[in-house]
Amino acid sequence: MTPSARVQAAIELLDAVIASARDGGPAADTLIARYFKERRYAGSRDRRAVRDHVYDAIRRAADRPESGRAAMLGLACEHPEIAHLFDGSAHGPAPVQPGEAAAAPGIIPGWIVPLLAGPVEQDALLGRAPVDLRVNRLKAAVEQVVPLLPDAAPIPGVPDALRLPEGAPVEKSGLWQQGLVEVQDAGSQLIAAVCEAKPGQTVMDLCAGAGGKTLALAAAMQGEGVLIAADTIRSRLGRLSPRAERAGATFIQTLLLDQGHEARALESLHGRADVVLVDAPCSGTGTWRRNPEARWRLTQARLDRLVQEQARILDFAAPLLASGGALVYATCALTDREGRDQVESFLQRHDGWIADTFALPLGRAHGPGWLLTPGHDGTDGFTFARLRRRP
Ligand SMILES: C[S@@+](CC[C@H](N)C(=O)[O-])C[C@H]1O[C@@H](n2cnc3c(N)ncnc32)[C@H](O)[C@@H]1O
Repeated sequence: MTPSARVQAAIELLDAVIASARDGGPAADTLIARYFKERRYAGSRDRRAVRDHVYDAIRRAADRPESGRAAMLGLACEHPEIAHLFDGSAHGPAPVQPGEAAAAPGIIPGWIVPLLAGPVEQDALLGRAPVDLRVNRLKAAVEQVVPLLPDAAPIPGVPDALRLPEGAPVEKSGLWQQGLVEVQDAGSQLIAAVCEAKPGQTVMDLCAGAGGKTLALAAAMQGEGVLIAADTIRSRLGRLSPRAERAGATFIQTLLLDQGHEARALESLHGRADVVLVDAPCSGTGTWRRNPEARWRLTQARLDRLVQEQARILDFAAPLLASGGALVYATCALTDREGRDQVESFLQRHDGWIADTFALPLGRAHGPGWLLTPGHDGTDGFTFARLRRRP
């Protein structure tokens, strides 16, 4: 592909990303993979260059641009070498017309800025994310894995975590294929650690998705006890089984919940859990550095719906706890509505519940819970709290 054809390909992909963000379709990574599956003529250098254009244009625009061309023209405003490629050549983009619209630069959509938790360092939200690994204690000890990964550095305070540079191809390594390591942000690892799950306990991961944190809980439980991974989306839970097999965590039970009817399905488990993790659906504000186009998906109405859903999930989670058990609420969001305020309103609705105080190696106290941010902690952004009934 010529350099101009790469820019045109990025424009087409950005059109697809913009439409997908507007209509709730697949993520940019999925769209890019599909695009190149149908265009086998593109070599690996072409694919990398197009992908870089797409992500540079996404990162640069806080708000959803009107078109892929406007997004790329915005990038061209700061990169004359890209502007020159709007040359009308075969397979390349048409020359720029006088007064043509270019996407405005920005990091955070204006309406979200006042909603972010005060301490969040906004400039770091779109930084480059490293690749964090969790050594799977069901299969290996950190000391065994470290000599096999010369580029990996330990992450102080997160005992099973190792950090590799951005883009390290972990999933091609034998260590990953044999289940000795999992890719997991250090912040997610800390949340699983805060659950303090122990062998022999009954632990429920209520919003398990494909089981990232479930697998960390399984390792903490050393494969002993009852670990239930629940979610409302069958395909997500389906992705957990091969991962659990690879990790040697075959004791995990899955539970598919019916959206809106969860409380009834969970009734038989009331009062049984030592730990319930609610890793709630959220705005994903803390993971923008990995999914920068998530900024183009979020709307005020969607945020309102998420806040309501988080409260509803917390309310049907609370009765599951046995006496002395811990309800851990977490989101990868950095808005106070989804974090601090959500926990405070839970404590107001549920008489006799308290939030534990923490002394953790990463992060800061924020309201009744804890805050991790890319700028302060080098992790994805999270808010979490550990709640219990007062003894
Ligand atoms: C942040 S994701 C979970 C990520 C996962 N815990 C991990 O570490 O990989 C939130 C999950 O909540 C699920 N969810 C949404 N509404 C739910 C509900 N009412 N009950 C249970 N799970 C729900 C979503 O399908 C999604 O998989």
